[in-house]
Amino acid sequence: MSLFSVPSSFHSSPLVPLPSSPCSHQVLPRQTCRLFTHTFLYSHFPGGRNQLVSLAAGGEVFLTLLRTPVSIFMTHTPNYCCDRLALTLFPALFKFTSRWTQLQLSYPGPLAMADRYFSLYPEDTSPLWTSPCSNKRHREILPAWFNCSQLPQLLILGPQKSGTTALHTFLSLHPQVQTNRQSELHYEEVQFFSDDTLYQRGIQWYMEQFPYPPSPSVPPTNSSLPSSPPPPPTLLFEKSATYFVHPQAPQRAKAVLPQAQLVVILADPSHRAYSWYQHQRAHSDPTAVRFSFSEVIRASPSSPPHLSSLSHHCLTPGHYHQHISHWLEYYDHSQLLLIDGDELVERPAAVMDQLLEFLRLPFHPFQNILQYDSRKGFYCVVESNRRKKCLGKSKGRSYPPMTDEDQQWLSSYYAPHNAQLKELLTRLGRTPPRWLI
Ligand SMILES: Nc1ncnc2c1ncn2[C@@H]1O[C@H](COP(=O)(O)OS(=O)(=O)O)[C@@H](OP(=O)(O)O)[C@H]1O
Repeated sequence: MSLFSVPSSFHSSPLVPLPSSPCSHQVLPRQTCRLFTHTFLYSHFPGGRNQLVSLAAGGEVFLTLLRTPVSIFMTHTPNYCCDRLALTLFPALFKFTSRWTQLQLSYPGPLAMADRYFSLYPEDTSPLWTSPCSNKRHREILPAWFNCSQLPQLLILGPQKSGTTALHTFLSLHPQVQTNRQSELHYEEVQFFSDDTLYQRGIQWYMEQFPYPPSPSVPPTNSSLPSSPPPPPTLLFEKSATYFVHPQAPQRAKAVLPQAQLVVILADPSHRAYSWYQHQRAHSDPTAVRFSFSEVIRASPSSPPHLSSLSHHCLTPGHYHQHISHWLEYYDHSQLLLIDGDELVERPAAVMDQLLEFLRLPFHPFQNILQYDSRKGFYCVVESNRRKKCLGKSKGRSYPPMTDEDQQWLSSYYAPHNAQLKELLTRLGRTPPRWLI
């Protein structure tokens, strides 16, 4: 698609002066589909009226129309009273086009034009939401309900079965941190950037998943008391373990949350694959129930489709270097924290300290709050009544250990991927997780 983008000078002045008009300014066409509004006086237009008209009569506007399959010109309907630019420009353009080309101009109506557009560009049927929050001018004209502080500043990306629920639970204990509301569909996960149906619901829906207002409420001021310090700002976060591998999630996330901080947990990919298989069995996935782990990991593209698909979903999230590299096409690596999955299991308080430092959040005594529970075999949260609250039955499941043969098979399967991960981590100056050394 080639959207018509007006030359920069085009934004700087309307076409004709309107001294007697009630509007002292005119609004020029928007630049492409982004919100882009300029209000300037006609007298400032470089080159004057002749220059503007020449753009339509054989100039840049005419050439754009000629050379691009779809040109979209946009203008402000509410400002139409003053927008003589469009009213003068387009008749001039159409007149010139009919006189000097054999193009047949017609008006098929908006729906027919939309059908034609999407038949030419089917990939555009999926929108890419862009947050208006990073642009000062856009923020100034946002509707009152659109509160930029209701968007998360941190995403825990996954991958699945790497310990994301533990990290989510522990981080939620920090007084300056809040997470999203529970979802009916995916429990604690929002999955906005990885679920195509949810993504279609738009940014407003995404924001509604987070508490509003996100900061702790300010107590009413009593002038006879010394003023209390303002409440600390709250960091909003969400974890959706499906983000890590989803092909469009990095681009979608970047467009809405360009400043977000990201966390990825690197658990040993063989253990992660085994845990994922056990998870599928526990959820009665018919293929996982029917085929053993050995059969699943050794499936080939010529295996029955449901088996090779399960195998693919089991193994490929462990191609860590590939997924991390994809995220780094959109985000700077300083925005990404990599956590060692083994450390999270064995020394969760140290991992939480590391996370707080990355997020520049004040210290929280995780050392006292997280305690090992021998029955669960994992660290659990110590509640105010001194009882330990462990994660649910589906996290830290008991199942037979992986066989040595499967472990060896997976070690050689992941060896080239792990070597690439090591290279990537070295390039980024990161310490590799223990299982990779
Ligand atoms: N403290 C604590 N308690 C329980 N479980 C813990 C903990 N820390 C890490 N883990 C490991 O987390 C594994 C589940 O990973 P996820 O939470 O990412 O799974 S999910 O993708 O959200 O389903 C889970 O996998 P399984 O052992 O296979 O159940 C655990 O190995």
